[in-house]
Amino acid sequence: MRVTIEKDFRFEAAQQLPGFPEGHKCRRLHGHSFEVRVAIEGEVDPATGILYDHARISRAVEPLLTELDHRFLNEIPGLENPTIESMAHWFWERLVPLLPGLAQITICETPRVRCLYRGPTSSPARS
Ligand SMILES: Nc1nc2c(c(=O)[nH]1)N=C([C@H](O)[C@H](O)COP(=O)(O)OP(=O)(O)OP(=O)(O)O)CN2
Ligand SMILES: [Zn+2]
Repeated sequence: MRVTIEKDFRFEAAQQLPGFPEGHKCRRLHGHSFEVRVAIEGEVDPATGILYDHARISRAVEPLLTELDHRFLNEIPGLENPTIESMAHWFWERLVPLLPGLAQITICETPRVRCLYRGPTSSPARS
């Protein structure tokens, strides 16, 4: 049986978006409560009844959240222009070696806007 497991995480951080026009509100220093949703796709192991323990997702994601939480994102290598698009890519690059079956990263910066990213495929998920 093929399934998708999703797990959600949150962090708070400050940003400025240098790609926006001079005088635009997004160039000013401001912050968001970001939500990160990590999706894993794969086959359920009939012996265990799970794809793999979703605690593994937390173990992979939490060090990244520690790196970003209550930081100025523009100072983080790779996030000099911290749009939700570049943040989704940043998380994908770091998680794809750790999480077999990584299928999608979603970054929400407000309750009504999010970026969904599916990067180059990882190895298949195994429990
Ligand atoms: N494609 C993107 N567009 C925008 C991004 C982004 O990362 N990718 N980011 C921003 C800013 O971070 C901005 O701070 C977002 O907040 P805001 O514009 O207030 O968002 P709202 O959902 O409240 O939308 P409004 O239409 O401005 O009310 C902007 N754009
Ligand atoms: Zn913003």
